[in-house]
Amino acid sequence: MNSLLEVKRLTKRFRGIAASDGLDLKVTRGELHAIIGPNGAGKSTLIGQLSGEITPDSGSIAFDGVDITHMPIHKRALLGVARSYQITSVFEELTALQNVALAVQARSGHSFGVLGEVAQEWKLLEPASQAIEAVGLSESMNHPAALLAHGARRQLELAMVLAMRPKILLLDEPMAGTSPTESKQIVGLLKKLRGTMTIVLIEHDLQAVFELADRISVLVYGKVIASGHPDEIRSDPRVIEAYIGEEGLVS
Ligand SMILES: Nc1ncnc2c1ncn2[C@@H]1O[C@H](COP(=O)(O)OP(=O)(O)OP(=O)(O)O)[C@@H](O)[C@H]1O
Repeated sequence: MNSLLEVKRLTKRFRGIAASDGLDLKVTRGELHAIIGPNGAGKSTLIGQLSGEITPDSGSIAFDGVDITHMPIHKRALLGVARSYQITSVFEELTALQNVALAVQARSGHSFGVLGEVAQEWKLLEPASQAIEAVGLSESMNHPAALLAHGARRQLELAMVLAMRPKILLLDEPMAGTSPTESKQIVGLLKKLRGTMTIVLIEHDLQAVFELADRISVLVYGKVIASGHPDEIRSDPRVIEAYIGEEGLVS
């Protein structure tokens, strides 16, 4: 198998609690790989270590053959690792389109420069409007970011990471806090994106996970207890056991 991401024996403790406990994970190039697990299993801690926000105590992370275990966030970004809410720099007074144009510019490694002028440039606006369209935000593209509703803001954040053309997209609960209509839009978008880039998805909405994932890894107490095709995961006794008392697996 052609692994784009390979995590070996990753360990991270918080005051004695092992949030990652010798965790092994392989993500194949081009797949949508979902990570599920009960509350507190260590999903966000894993994503944090993949993106570079959290430093592991031990173990290793290789991305595209490069050891990134201790690489800072911005260097990982240049290699093509992007996390959805990494883009916290939404400029409220600029339109959705202008914000995405700035993300396009960031991809090229330049600083933001003079915001107003830069965001008008066609070579930035063209790919920006494509990303806006891909996430279904075209109708609001000329609205200032400050006026966007919560769900539209999540779409904007997604458009901003897409515009950076990552090799791997790390998504931490992209459906959280969105309305049923907005969730559907995000599922639709992820279906479109599936196969065009490698995606690691953490999501509590198991229905969406089982609908979207090529493979699923199940995390319990900081360890991957099962990895496989959704059908294998659904019928795995260790997974069913782990979910007893939770909302139950999707049939
Ligand atoms: N910064 C921190 N300081 C102390 N403990 C932490 C910290 N971050 C995570 N933990 C602990 O590590 C464990 C794993 O947390 P994490 O948030 O990674 O789990 P999760 O699977 O993402 O949970 P949820 O599904 O509830 O979001 C939990 O016991 C949590 O309390």
